[in-house]
Amino acid sequence: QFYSETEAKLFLQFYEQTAQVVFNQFMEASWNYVTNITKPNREEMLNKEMERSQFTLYFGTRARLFNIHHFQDPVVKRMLSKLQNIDKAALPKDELLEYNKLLAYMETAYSMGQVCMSEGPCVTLESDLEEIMATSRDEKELMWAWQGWHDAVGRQLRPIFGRYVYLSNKAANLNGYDDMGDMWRAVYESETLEDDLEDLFEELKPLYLNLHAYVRRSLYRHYGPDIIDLRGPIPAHLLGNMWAQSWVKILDLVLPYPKKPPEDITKIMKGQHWKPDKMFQEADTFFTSLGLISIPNEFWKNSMLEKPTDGREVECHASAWNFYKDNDFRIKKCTEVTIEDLLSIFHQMGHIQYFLQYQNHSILFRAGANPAFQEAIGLVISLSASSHKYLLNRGLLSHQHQDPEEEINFMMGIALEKIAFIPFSYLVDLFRWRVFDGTIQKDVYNQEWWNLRLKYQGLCPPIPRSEEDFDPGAKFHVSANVPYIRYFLSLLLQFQFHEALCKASGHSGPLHHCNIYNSKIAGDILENVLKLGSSRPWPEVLKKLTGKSKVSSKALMTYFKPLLNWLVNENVQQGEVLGWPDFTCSFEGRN
Ligand SMILES: O=C(CCC(O)(O)[C@H](Cc1ccccc1)NC(=O)c1ccccc1)N[C@@H](Cc1ccccc1)C(=O)O
Ligand SMILES: [Zn+2]
Repeated sequence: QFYSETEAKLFLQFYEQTAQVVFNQFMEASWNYVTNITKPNREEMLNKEMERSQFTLYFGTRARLFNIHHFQDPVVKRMLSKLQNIDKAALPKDELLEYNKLLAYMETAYSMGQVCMSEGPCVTLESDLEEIMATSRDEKELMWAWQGWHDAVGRQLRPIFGRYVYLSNKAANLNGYDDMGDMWRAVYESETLEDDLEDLFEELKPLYLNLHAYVRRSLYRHYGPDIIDLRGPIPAHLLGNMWAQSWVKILDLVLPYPKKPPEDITKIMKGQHWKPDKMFQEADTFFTSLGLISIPNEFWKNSMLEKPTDGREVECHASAWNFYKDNDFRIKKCTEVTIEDLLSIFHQMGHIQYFLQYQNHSILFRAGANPAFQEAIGLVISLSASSHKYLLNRGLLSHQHQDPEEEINFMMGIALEKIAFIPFSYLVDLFRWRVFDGTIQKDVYNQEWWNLRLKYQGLCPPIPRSEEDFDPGAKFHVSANVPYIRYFLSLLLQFQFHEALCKASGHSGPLHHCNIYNSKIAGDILENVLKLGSSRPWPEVLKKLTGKSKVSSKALMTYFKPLLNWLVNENVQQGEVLGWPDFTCSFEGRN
């Protein structure tokens, strides 16, 4: 029987009231688990997950009874269509329980992952192994850390990932999607998403290839011809990061003008006795300087801002939490006092600011305009926070480094974070979409992963890999079933937002000099976007902010134009080959 629009509105009100309670209980149980990984907490989390799924199933099946095509009110239509996707709750109960146990197992395998020395202590990812990957310049030590982590975690996921794919796809089918990749992509409400992404990647490729060639030359100078082939891919363990997704930690090896090294801000922070609390205060101050909402007191009481020292096992990968209950918003992060962590805190606080801004919306609209918007907010602020103007003003630099050579050094630092990230943030879901749609079968997961790592990032594994390994599983988001394309899109959006907010706040001069700190105009524009949550289609929200409704690489290219000119000139002078025509991964030079 057809239900009227009026009945739909009553139905949605009933959903509102009950959803807050169910969601809150689920979030509490999840939080208790990831901040204290024990068997009882895991059981409780699984129970609350089942309850939430029953709730979603109840409302989702009823929402499907409404024929929304006849409805007038666009808000009611949008709410009901969101309710109709019930994700994994569509699975039969026994398979849902199996799926939830699989997900918990994969995420916990990652969070508890560690590498043990032949005799003596074991080391964890955050922050022992990440510290080695960032600071060691000894190729053998880097290989030990890289292989240790990838073997320890990836190999645990290998035997069950196929089952995870099967159940994911079954859930997607039960929601009317071809496969889980199809369901993940649907959130962007665009038929041309995949083509648009490929076009954007092609536009950015020259920038990446020039950075790749330049960095390869620097690594060649340090590690020599046995390890680096100037016409080939770069071994993945030499780039300062476990996944080679950010190369900022090898800035010292690649600095364009080594006679003008940038100040070590981590050293300055430690010298000024910065503590994690102060780092979070710093980020909060930035948001309030824009006229945005300050984090509530509950945040300080309820968050986990440092890795516990009481022996508790925790999931260290940072995340922001909405408890759907009176101002209860938290961040879980194993904070270290470093400039990287300060910028990462801006990222997490961007999530919190979105929660704060849309908290009075219907629960169905308490999300980013799309997942990339959620990721981009904090990044936009951290672009300003990385500027010399801001750092000088906050006492984190002793003087403005503005001569042309220092400028290039500065932009290189930003490029090692942002440009290096382009291909990685693109390929992670390229891989998973193909796993979900069956293009990549489970007997070739690992070699297909490395085919993509070669094709898009120009990387090789440091040692030969086999199908006993499952290297994509060594990345948090793959083990935690978190989509990744949001980060590729947020990379572009952050520069579009930055350019628009800088313009609105009256900034003139190069985009990389802009710092929107204290700009109420910029804050006002941001507030109007964040308050909308996911209540309006994201192209409309993007147009409100930037005047354009499409994701574009233009602003990013503008920001890095001076550096690209320098890189092209440098690479031409060195006679670099762009790309990796010697495409085989050579492992000789290894005894
Ligand atoms: O994973 C993160 C940061 C964690 C997060 O804030 O994106 C977190 C990921 C997560 C963790 C557990 C469950 C789901 C997602 N996302 C959030 O905390 C979050 C996301 C959306 C809404 C609310 C909170 N960054 C990515 C990409 C990145 C971002 C920025 C700079 C560098 C790298 C990475 O490290 O590879
Ligand atoms: Zn995030």
